[in-house]
Amino acid sequence: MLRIAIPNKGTLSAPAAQMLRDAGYRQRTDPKDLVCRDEANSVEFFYLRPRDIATYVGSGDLDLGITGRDLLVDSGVPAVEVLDLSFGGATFRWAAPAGTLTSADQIGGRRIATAYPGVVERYLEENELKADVVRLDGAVENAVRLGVADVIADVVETGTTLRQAGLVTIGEPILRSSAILIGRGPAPESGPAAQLIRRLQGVLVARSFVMLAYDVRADLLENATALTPGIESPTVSPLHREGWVAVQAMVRRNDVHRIMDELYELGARAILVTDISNCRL
Ligand SMILES: Nc1ncnc2c1ncn2[C@@H]1O[C@H](COP(=O)(O)OP(=O)(O)OP(=O)(O)O)[C@@H](O)[C@H]1O
Ligand SMILES: O=P(O)(O)OC[C@H]1O[C@H](OP(=O)(O)OP(=O)(O)O)[C@H](O)[C@@H]1O
Ligand SMILES: [Mg+2]
Repeated sequence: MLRIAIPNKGTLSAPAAQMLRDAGYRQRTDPKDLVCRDEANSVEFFYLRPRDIATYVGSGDLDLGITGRDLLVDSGVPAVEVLDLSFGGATFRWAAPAGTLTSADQIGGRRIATAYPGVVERYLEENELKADVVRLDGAVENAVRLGVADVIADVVETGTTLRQAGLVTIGEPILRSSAILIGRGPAPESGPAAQLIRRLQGVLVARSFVMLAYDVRADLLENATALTPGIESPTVSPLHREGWVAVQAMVRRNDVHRIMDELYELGARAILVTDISNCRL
């Protein structure tokens, strides 16, 4: 049985379970359950603190896990990123009270509050800086006004928490994080782990592409398919109406409105968009 670690709580927990459900795996129904066996797919899911997941995967006690890139880096465990799951996106950044620090080189010699000391220490080492790292569990934005630190390093998603604490970001993000699938080594080519990865890739494609279908005059086909080249190549079928063809191609969800406008301008008609619920490319 394949053994997989999933966040039991926090920002990544619900979207990770949803992604696995979308990929056809059974998930716990009670949020207090710590284990869920999916006999049909020979997979057992273990619900763990996201911060602990790299430890279990790095030691080889679990085969794969879903966690955040920032948490993997922070752990210092030699597990590797197998697949970017494209949810739970956030940046990890320096922040300080407005008007105090203007660039990240000024971090040296300061007191830095963070719940991610591993990420901060790696940055300090790589940039040959020395500073005092104050390790906190959360609500790090309070550390400066309460006097325990001069600067913080924390997860920033919308920036609301920083603004409310009177802090501004300093310099470029230390890292860009998202939910990732981790393993002990590179992805296997076959077996249940390879199948899980392929299924998750299918969900990712289904989320980022839609199927576009339209009718167009045959003499405009080259121009139209230049807008919708598809993945391999678009499907072109004859229409009963002489001189017209029907085209079908996958397009990126983010581009679909622009492409539909351009196709319409070109003379395409009956332009239809359909969601893809899953796929194997
Ligand atoms: N708005 C956010 N707040 C916190 N973490 C976020 C956010 N958006 C994405 N993440 C990611 O979620 C992971 C942290 O999850 P974790 O469960 O440890 O903290 P949490 O969601 O803040 O929950 P809690 O604070 O209750 O422990 C990190 O990988 C982080 O980058
Ligand atoms: O940029 P934002 O959208 O405001 O989100 C980022 C904030 O959210 C998280 O805090 P959380 O509420 O999880 O509390 P915690 O600090 O106790 O973990 C994170 O640690 C930041 O403080
Ligand atoms: Mg938190």
